[in-house]
Amino acid sequence: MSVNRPLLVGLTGGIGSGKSIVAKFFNVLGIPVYYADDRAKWLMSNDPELKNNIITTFGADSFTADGQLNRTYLAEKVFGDPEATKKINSLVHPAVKTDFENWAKHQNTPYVIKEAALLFETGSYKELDKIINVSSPLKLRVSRILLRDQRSEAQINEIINRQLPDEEKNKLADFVIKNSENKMVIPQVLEIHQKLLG
Ligand SMILES: CC(C)(COP(=O)(O)OP(=O)(O)OC[C@H]1O[C@@H](n2cnc3c(N)ncnc32)[C@H](O)[C@@H]1O)[C@@H](O)C(=O)NCCC(=O)NCCS
Ligand SMILES: Nc1ncnc2c1ncn2[C@@H]1O[C@H](COP(=O)(O)OP(=O)(O)OP(=O)(O)O)[C@@H](O)[C@H]1O
Repeated sequence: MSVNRPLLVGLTGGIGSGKSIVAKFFNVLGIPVYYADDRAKWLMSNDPELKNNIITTFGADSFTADGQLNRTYLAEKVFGDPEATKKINSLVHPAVKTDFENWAKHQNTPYVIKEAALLFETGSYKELDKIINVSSPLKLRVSRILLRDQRSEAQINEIINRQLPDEEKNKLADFVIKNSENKMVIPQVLEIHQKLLG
């Protein structure tokens, strides 16, 4: 890539940490954000090779009759079984990697954000210049997801067990944003934004 390419900044955090909200704050500051989790779902339905691989591995029920990703079916298959999680990751992440690279080439800001639930787990942090981890207490994350999703506490815990623990992510990250009840997020975003521009 050319020397003028934007700095590639990963923004991650465990389920319910608040990384999507934090990503929106960066976006409000004019920073382009690639939402990897949303894009992964789009690619799973629209990239024919990926779609075929998902059907071969997880069965025809992975898609509904009208071609939509059967999220409930796949969530059940994938999150309860570490091997199945590894399998879906190995199918989806190469497609997301290429898609992100193509997207990033077309941006012309000093830096861009890749928001993704998995960066350390998939190794994709190695292709990024800086990593921000959004960190929140586990209990608060579970309570946020119970309000946001139609998922039981047991299902949420399964997902948590498929992800690297928050403490490990904090150690590996260049910046940590604390999104707990007693800490303001916007000043933390502004401070990191200034550093990344500098
Ligand atoms: C299994 C799927 C269809 C379930 O969809 P659903 O809408 O029910 O859940 P959603 O995508 O919102 O995920 C819920 C939470 O689980 C976590 N999560 C998602 N995928 C994974 C994964 N492969 N490993 C660990 N955690 C994951 C995220 O924190 C996410 O917020 C979906 O999660 C999926 O396609 N996952 C595989 C693609 C992927 O790895 N995406 C995330 C990284 S790019
Ligand atoms: N500081 C906060 N105050 C109030 N609500 C919050 C705060 N941070 C996050 N939330 C809420 O908690 C829920 C989880 O946040 P968000 O969707 O940003 O998490 P996420 O890290 O992207 O999770 P996932 O990996 O599951 O997609 C959302 O409903 C969001 O509105």
